[in-house]
Amino acid sequence: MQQHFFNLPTDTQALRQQLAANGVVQVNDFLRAEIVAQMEAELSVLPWDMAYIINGRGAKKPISEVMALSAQQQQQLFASITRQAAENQYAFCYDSYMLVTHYLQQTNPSSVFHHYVEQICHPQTVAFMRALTGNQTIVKADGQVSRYLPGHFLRSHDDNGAPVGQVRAAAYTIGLSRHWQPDWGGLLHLQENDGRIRQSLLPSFNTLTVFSVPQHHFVSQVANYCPAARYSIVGWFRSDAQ
Ligand SMILES: O=C(O)CCC(=O)C(=O)O
Ligand SMILES: [Fe+2]
Repeated sequence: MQQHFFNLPTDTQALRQQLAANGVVQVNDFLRAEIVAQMEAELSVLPWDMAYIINGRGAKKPISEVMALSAQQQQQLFASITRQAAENQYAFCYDSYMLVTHYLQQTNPSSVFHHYVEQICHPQTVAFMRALTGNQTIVKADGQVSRYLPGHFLRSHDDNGAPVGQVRAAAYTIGLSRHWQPDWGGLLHLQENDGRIRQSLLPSFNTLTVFSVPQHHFVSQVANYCPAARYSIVGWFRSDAQ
């Protein structure tokens, strides 16, 4: 069966050259219109987890549990996350829906996000990833849906910290929020090794961004006046069978 989620560019040569030269490349209108519409309809009802670093370790808390905390308890939790973010180089706080985990658990087999996992790992999609990167070892991709609300952030890192056994060939994002404004924060900043910003990218709606890893980058904190949530799919093209 053909993959039916993505508008895969057939001419990948210029895109591959851009990725090789700049460490990043973008493809507009990546998801087919009816697929991205289904995703938009499901975003608000996903069983999100709040993902964050606390006491130097990654943690996840179902959003239902966060909501069950009192306003004061929620403030205390967020205050301790941001205090540690000030002290430590690496820190983050955003909401996450782990696509492969939910796929394997069959949480919602009729969800567009369930089918996404099969479609992003489809042989035709993998062939596109290989053509785009020139990396023939890629066998699949993983992913999570992320939601950045006002105050959420992802400090600088280089994507080198894959769990044991996972091999990340390139990082990718697909923006799922319409009409994002640059002064809302939530920009993806790609950095030089010395920390200077090389390029800043809007989380543009239905744009695939592929960037080489390891490469330093961060997502700037979403402004507290931002009227929208920053939704995207983020993950890696992978070269391991895990
Ligand atoms: O959301 C983004 O634009 C980038 C996310 C990212 O860098 C990550 O999840 O490692
Ligand atoms: Fe990253």
